[in-house]
Amino acid sequence: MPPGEAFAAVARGCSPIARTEIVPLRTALGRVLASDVAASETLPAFARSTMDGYAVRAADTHGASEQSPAYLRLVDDVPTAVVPRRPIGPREAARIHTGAMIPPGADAVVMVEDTNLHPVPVGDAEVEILAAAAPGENVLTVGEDIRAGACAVPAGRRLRAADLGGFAALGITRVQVAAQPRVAILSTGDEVVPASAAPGPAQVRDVNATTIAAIVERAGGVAVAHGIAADSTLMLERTARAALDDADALVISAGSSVSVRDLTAEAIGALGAPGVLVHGIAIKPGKPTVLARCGGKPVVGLPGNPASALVVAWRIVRPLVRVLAGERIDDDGLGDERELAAVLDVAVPSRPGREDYVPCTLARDGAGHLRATPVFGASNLIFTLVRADALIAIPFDRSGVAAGETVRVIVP
Ligand SMILES: Nc1nc2c(c(=O)[nH]1)N[C@H]1C(S)=C(S)[C@@H](COP(=O)(O)OP(=O)(O)OC[C@H]3O[C@@H](n4cnc5c(N)ncnc54)[C@H](O)[C@@H]3O)O[C@H]1N2
Ligand code: MOO
Repeated sequence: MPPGEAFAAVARGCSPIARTEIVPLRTALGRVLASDVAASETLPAFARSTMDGYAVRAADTHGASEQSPAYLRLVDDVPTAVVPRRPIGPREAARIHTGAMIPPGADAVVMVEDTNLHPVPVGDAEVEILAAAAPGENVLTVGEDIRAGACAVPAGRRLRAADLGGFAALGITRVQVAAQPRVAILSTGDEVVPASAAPGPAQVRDVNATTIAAIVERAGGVAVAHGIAADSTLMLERTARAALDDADALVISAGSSVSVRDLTAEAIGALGAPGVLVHGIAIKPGKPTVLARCGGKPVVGLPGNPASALVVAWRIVRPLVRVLAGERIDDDGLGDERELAAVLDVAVPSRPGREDYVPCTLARDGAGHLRATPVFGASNLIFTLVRADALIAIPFDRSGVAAGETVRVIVP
């Protein structure tokens, strides 16, 4: 099954978690907004100048040019943070500063570069206008940014700097966001020992618990470590059940392939209905992946090979965390801000009917184009990915990519 379909099959039946919390803007970056937030005010609240210059009645500048300037009487100076003292009458102008309130009567601002100021011997100075202004020119009108009652930021938005700025502009300093999905992480395998331990002969340190937790946390979830379960269906099932009870999703690594000691699918199947939905997805690396829904919660069995586990965690677990947080994402789980386009240096083979992710390094060439150079290495080796900057994504229907082609690269 293509990874996009496999993801959709699991994601479809998973409801976003209902828990929410109210957080200050300072910690809201990257959180998912729980419900639509309406603008509490109209912005700008007052008409203001976008330029340093002179506030005028546009009609008084009609036809003005360097050859035939218009002459207006300077009657006021409007700094920022001050309400203008007097309106602007016909053939009058007020000096105004960027961000200052437009005086009543004025409907345009002529920028200072298009004017000359002439002090006159008696009375007010005279402003020489060298360019005609259209009504509204260099003026921000009331409500041009947002109107009170309009949706300021929609539910399901992963909050970015701009969204937080919008809240600040409205004086909204606390927002209601989805609680961070809790994702339990469980490693399996008699040969796997904690990263802090010294492996015995024929043993390896647990790499996957760390990489999966990092993917979960980058996606906005909380990784809940459950250690390493031994290779026994009973033990695995018991540990997995306890882990899932205490979380919104469960990710198990290893034991997902076809050997007699690959117990993950069986253990997952016992955790609740409907159980295993997909066993094996058309992705390289990472084919022996198990996807399940148990009692409404997603459960993923990742391949044990560290590079494979990391790639599938990025491809499947990351968008699942986003769905659980209520973020609106594409049905196939793709569509990520950390995707780039790069020109491939050398041809990369691939089998059609499989989504391939090939580690690569990235560099800019003399013309400033991003170039991807594949790093070939086995998927059981974590340093294959440590040495890479990104993964070249070869789409499902392609049989390889030629040198010089533009490819999509992802940064997991
Ligand atoms: N006859 C076949 N054998 C295998 C196939 C196949 O289709 N037919 N698929 C291969 C592929 S591809 C992969 S990927 C692996 C997936 O196997 P499992 O998910 O069952 O994982 P294990 O066999 O338990 O482990 C694989 C490898 O990874 C090491 N490992 C496991 N957990 C961790 C961990 N937490 N941290 C670091 N390394 C870990 C484990 O020691 C093994 O070396 O199956 C192939 N075989
Ligand atoms: O699918 Mo395995 O994950 O290719 O190494």
